Amino acid sequence: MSTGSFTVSQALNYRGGKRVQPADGSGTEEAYEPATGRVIATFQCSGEKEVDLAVQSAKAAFKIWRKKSGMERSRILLEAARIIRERRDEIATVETINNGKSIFEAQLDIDISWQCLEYYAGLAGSMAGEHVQLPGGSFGYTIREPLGVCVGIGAWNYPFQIASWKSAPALACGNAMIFKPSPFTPVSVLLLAEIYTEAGAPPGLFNVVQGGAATGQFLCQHRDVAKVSFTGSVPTGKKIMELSSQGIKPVTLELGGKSPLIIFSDCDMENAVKGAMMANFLTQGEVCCNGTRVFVQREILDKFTEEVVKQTQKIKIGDPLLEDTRMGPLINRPHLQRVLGFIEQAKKQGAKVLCGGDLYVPGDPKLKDGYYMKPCVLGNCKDDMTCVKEEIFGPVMSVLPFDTEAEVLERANDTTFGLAAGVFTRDIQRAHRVVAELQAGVCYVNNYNVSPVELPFGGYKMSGFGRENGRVTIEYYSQLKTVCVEMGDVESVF
Ligand SMILES: NC(=O)c1ccc[n+]([C@@H]2O[C@H](COP(=O)([O-])OP(=O)(O)OC[C@H]3O[C@@H](n4cnc5c(N)ncnc54)[C@H](O)[C@@H]3O)[C@@H](O)[C@H]2O)c1
Ligand SMILES: NCCCC=O
Repeated sequence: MSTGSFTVSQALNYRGGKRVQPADGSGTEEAYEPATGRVIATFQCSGEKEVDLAVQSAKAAFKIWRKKSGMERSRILLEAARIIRERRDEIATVETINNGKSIFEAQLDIDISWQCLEYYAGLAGSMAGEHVQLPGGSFGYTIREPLGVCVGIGAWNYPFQIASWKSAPALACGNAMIFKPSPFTPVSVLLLAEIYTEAGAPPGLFNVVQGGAATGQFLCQHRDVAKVSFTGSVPTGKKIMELSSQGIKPVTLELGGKSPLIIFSDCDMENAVKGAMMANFLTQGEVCCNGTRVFVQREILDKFTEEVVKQTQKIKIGDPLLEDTRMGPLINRPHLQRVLGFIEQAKKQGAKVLCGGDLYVPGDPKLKDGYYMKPCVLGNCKDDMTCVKEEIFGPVMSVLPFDTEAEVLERANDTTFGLAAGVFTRDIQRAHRVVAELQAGVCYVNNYNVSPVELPFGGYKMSGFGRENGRVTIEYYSQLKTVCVEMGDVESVF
């Protein structure tokens, strides 16, 4: 498939094991191919009735699924993982067309997705409670039980991967799920839904409803929804938490960030530069955990900056479906304008554009209406500049000099966010000392933005709470039942 040729004619909701048109709607939305600016899909946002039908469908599947043993669930998840792996290139192509990220990256995202399903398939068979001996031969035990119908609400930067990170642990624990993708990226999650069905999941176990805020609200407010797992911005996260609190529903919030990356003068310079590139320019910089505040120890500031600028200028921008492209278009025109606006503001506040930061027009005429920009490195940055304080969610790196460890830690933590952080140093003691002080849910030592599914991912402070991936996520998709068994007579106090 080539850029400029893909359109979606099939229904984009998924309910009861098949694609369906929504039963009601609250307006229509268009989804774009960011590489060309073409509309690739028009769809109705699901209304209250459609949301309710999806919940009923999930409830019916939950009744079957919760009775299955962990090993039975595991087999279905493993089969789904196998199919994703087999269809990796096709899924990655759809992801690239709808999101704009390079095909090279999209393929890695799909790999992380099937690995996530495999990981939770591996845990499904060994989920268990504990047995506790009590006096007189009495005993207690705990049972780890599913929550019921869980809702996943996703952002647009990792559409297939976010749906996998939420659904794999949810289904492994015995829940059913309704997923609402971002209206900007409604397409690829349907492939996941079809794959779960093909792998043997009961119809209704994984459903998709399309829409924006209104549809999301219907989901959060539905009385039969037991949990909401949300990935998106802080302002929306607050609303989700508020809505969910009305029904005392547990929430997982995976929110934004403005993460620090600290580069000490004793680092391996080549790796530190690569790390800074990884921390800023994956998916056009539209990554929640990006290390966009790059603190560089003053002794190596010039050398580091020179090298990072050189490498940034070499990034191949263009048609994201070409194998050698490393940066595609941003998600849409308003977002592109917003990112460019941050750069204009940074200049006004005294930052210096060391490279990029302006529109990019690829030579290929079919890409002329796409949303491309040149990745940007900003020098002369100060901690109080907007570009250093706010999440830009675009390819913009701010470089900030520092002198001492104590000083940089103070500055790195001086933010309301706390998603990720990184440190580059050859001094192992310092690495661990710094990590111990960083207020962030995910810390990288001598690397950045790798996502092994075995490791928990999630934020501190306003970047959210709850975790995705890793063993601990089982806790967020299950509840513990305590059973107390009396082996003697009742000793009544009355
Ligand atoms: N921490 C993480 O794991 C992670 C991962 C990816 C993205 N993000 C964050 O996501 C943001 C970018 O994504 P976005 O622009 O799609 O975020 P967003 O908050 O605008 O939207 C996220 C999702 O919430 C839905 N939504 C919007 N208003 C809602 C409401 N009132 N009730 C229910 N649902 C509602 C949207 O339709 C979308 O599906 C960035 O801040 C980024 O850092 C975080
Ligand atoms: N690779 C996972 C990144 C999630 C945040 O946007």
